[in-house]
Amino acid sequence: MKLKICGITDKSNIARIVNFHPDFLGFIFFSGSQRDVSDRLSYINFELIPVSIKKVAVFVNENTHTIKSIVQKYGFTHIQLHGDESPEQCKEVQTFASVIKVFRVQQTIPSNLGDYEGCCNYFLFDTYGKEYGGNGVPFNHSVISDYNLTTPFFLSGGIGPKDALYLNKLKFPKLYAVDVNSRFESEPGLKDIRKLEQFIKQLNRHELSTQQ
Ligand SMILES: O=C(O)c1ccccc1NCC(=O)[C@H](O)[C@H](O)COP(=O)(O)O
Repeated sequence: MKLKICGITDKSNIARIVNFHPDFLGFIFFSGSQRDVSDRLSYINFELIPVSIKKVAVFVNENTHTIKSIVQKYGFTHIQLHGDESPEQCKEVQTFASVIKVFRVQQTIPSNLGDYEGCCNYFLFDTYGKEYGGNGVPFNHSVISDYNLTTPFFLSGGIGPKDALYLNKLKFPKLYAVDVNSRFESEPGLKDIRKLEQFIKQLNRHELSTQQ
């Protein structure tokens, strides 16, 4: 299972996180988030991040022109669309980056997922909450048993340092990666290295994932 660490904001924190070789690192471009990096970009040294770690830019209801200019300027390979973006916008964005489309789960997985097949590289299931993301609250994963589409997905929402053994046992055929954020923080945007270390030691990251 692959690993995405999301909501990174701090240069020296990044330098330590890359030592764990996560598969994806997520940076938030949304003014409504405590983890927004839009005003800190000159301070973040993206060159510290090896090319083997995919850089994900996370947006909420942003226009495609702005997304494209950020991708090109900072070399993001993946775009996470965390708002109410349409399949049409996913298709536009897919012309210049891989697309991770987020669905915020309430009681069930959304009924319109099929509309997004073919225009997204991945889905990401997060918990519906007060904020668009980073709420730190899990949803009931049993609702994913109903998932019968072909797009691989990231599992997110309130995943914490003690969850690795539980995650290792999940048997969802299209589960591609797990995404962690606020439950590994000492403050918003600052990851606690010890918590990450504990989790990563236990997470089975070498099992074959459904898609490269
Ligand atoms: O983290 C944020 O502040 C955020 C704000 C707005 C949109 C997305 C955001 N985070 C994106 C993520 O992928 C998070 O990792 C995901 O929501 C899970 O967060 P958490 O429940 O804290 O693990």
